[in-house]
Amino acid sequence: MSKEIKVGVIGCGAIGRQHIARLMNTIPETRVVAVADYYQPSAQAVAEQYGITCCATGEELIARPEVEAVLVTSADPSHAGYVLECIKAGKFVFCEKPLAQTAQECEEIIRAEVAGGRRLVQVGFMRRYDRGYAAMKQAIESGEIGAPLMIHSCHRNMSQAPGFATDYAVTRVAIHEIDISRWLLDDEYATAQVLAVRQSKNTQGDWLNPQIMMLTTRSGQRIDVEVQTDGAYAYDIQCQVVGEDGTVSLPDPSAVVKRAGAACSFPIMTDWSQRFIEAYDIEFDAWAKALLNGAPDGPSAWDGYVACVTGDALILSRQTGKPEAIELMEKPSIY
Ligand SMILES: NC(=O)c1ccc[n+]([C@@H]2O[C@H](COP(=O)([O-])OP(=O)(O)OC[C@H]3O[C@@H](n4cnc5c(N)ncnc54)[C@H](O)[C@@H]3O)[C@@H](O)[C@H]2O)c1
Ligand SMILES: O[C@H]1[C@H](O)[C@@H](O)[C@H](O)[C@@H](O)[C@H]1O
Repeated sequence: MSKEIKVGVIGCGAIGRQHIARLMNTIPETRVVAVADYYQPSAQAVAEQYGITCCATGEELIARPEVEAVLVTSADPSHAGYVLECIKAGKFVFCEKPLAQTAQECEEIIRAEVAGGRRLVQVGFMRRYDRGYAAMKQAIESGEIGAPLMIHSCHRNMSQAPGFATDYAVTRVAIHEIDISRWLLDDEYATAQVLAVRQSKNTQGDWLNPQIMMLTTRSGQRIDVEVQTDGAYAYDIQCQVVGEDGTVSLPDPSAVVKRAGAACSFPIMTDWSQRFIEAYDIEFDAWAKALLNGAPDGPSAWDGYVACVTGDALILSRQTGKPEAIELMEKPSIY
């Protein structure tokens, strides 16, 4: 690995372009050297902007000898295939969430990574790098709030990209709460259930909105997640951990507090890219430093797998109307 990690990026859409700018301008240890996108004009535009290589396919990008690490920011269904290809080529790969579409695909990725004997994969669960969540975890681990009993959380969005569907409330949206809650509680899930709730008139398409998702952990804690996929008043992420001696709550990002017209207010952000901008910077800074030390140490293929198993159980529960058990394979020792 060179001192400046040469990264190839597959997927030059919304987050791909933001991460490319981040890897080029904000993270000193990384440089993007090649891009690919199955919509060629998108990749070409980015390649021209930065004067870098435009590859015809993701596979070609992975195979290029100068590419030392790959960032996958293409559409969800393509993630697993590219990650497997990177493992086959022995290259580090950072994959935006979700790691795969199904738990079976994640198992295949885990088997391939374990066969190589070392970690290559990191999954883009960036909330673990958000200063607010990190401070909550510290407070929980200090023991100050006693044993955590439950989490109340909500994930409210103003809009979603065209083609949205009910299941995506789990696989694209609540997947962040699935990951961050087990990280905060340091426990695995036992059951998952989706509860029906009165539907919002602001829903912008033919899908269920809102949904309430319930999870239990092996030690009996309960997590409730209110998911508004669209039509909410802002992009608002909330999380409160209730312990036996106290609570900790996710702070809002800092903003000027205005007192005027007999009211006190502060603005709330409207989309994920602004709300978690600092978390993404910290996430990639940590990723680059870890690679230079030999291996990624952030969210792993195991974490991507648990998120998919949990997501599958939530989606099944919406059909069966009852809590579904979450059963995991044995955790390999490299995780
Ligand atoms: N961590 C986060 O908070 C976060 C935020 C946004 C998006 N994401 C994830 O990032 C990914 C991209 O999201 P986005 O909002 O940028 O979507 P997008 O639609 O704006 O961009 C996706 C890009 O990938 C390209 N693409 C699709 N399939 C491809 C394939 N098989 N091979 C190569 N290129 C392909 C598309 O042409 C498009 O340019 C998604 O998986 C999404 O879940 C994560
Ligand atoms: O892909 C995005 C992203 O994962 C955001 O973090 C989430 O809040 C959005 O709902 C989702 O569409």
